[in-house]
Amino acid sequence: MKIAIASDHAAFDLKTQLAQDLADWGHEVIDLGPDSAERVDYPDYGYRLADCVASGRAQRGVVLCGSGIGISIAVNRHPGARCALVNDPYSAALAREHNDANVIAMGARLIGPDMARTCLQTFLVAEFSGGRHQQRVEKLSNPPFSSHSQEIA
Ligand SMILES: O=C(CO)[C@H](O)[C@H](O)[C@H](O)COP(=O)(O)O
Repeated sequence: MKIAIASDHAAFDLKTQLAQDLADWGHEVIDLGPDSAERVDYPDYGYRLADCVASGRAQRGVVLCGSGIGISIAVNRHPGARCALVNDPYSAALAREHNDANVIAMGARLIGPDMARTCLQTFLVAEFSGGRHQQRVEKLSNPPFSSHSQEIA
């Protein structure tokens, strides 16, 4: 599978480790940065990854920051991305089975590398269940707001 990965400075080390894990598991990895642990702004990397996945250049995405919160919000600003912030394997499975998430977010300051690896493995093997979840996921693609009313004051 083609998998894109991006982070901010707080998760640079975890990104490096998970990118290596993905390659070891036989995936093609698109590392969208950053290239060092120098301080950066997570929206820049979240937007970059969302565009990569939504355009089809990658089939799945992995985003990481200190908590996972900021970069997951950034990814979900893209209408073609469904990003789930998960820090445990059960949530990682549900993100695929119920939500058909195409991007997983994790917090490098909240979980260790072993748990992050387990969550990622679970996310990649789990499949969307469809059925009753299908129309819910479709509704996520069609929110009943105009783009104007989505602006946060
Ligand atoms: O977005 C976050 C919080 O929701 C992430 O944890 C960031 O990595 C964090 O805000 C970065 O903080 P820092 O003090 O600039 O390292």
